[in-house]
Amino acid sequence: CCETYCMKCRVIGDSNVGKTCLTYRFCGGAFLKNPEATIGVDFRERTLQLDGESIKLQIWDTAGQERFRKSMVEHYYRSVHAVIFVYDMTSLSSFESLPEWIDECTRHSVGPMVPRILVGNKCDLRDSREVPTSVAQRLADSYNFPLFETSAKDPAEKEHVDAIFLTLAYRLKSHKPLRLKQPSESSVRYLWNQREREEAACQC
Ligand SMILES: Nc1nc2c(ncn2[C@@H]2O[C@H](COP(=O)(O)OP(=O)(O)OP(=O)(O)O)[C@@H](O)[C@H]2O)c(=O)[nH]1
Repeated sequence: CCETYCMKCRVIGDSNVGKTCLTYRFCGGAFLKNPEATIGVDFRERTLQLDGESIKLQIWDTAGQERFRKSMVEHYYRSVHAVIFVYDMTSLSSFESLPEWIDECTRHSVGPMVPRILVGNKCDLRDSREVPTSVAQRLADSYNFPLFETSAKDPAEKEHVDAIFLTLAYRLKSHKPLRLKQPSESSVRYLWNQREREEAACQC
């Protein structure tokens, strides 16, 4: 049958922006009213079928709190295939932190070929919005990242939440190094790092 690719996506952003809730939603869960703060890293996964190929997205939800961030930073970025930067659109400070998160990602050798997406969460709290779409779009454009605004809470937004991860999966899939012509030994192929992906590209 088709080959299964396993891709690691990191979800990054300030504490309380809704990283855990978004991840949980995408992986089939209901909205979490009182999730515990993530300690270090937590992961969930969901397998998508795209054009006859099986893509297992392993979503690594990383703690936003500073005290966990310092000790875990090396692990956060190791072998990452895609990054989702999340801010809370009702919190200007979470939006203003984004350049720092993005710089940190770059400092840890996450190369330009790794797809990134910007997500404004909590759009259900319309009256409390502090980050206008136009401002977020300007930042997204300056980095050349797609921007999504959504809500992990509003059930009507579930499709938008899915769309974030689907966009990443398509970007990863269409990424040349992932189009392996050689069948891999195992039915699940982990493409762990940039070097491995570059080597894989050479086989194409
Ligand atoms: N109204 C609303 N609340 C949300 C939404 N997403 C998350 N929340 C709430 O925001 C709070 C923080 O959510 P988490 O998902 O734990 O945030 P986090 O970014 O994972 O936080 P850390 O684990 O500390 O990094 C919780 O009380 C959630 O119920 C949303 O879309 N709308």
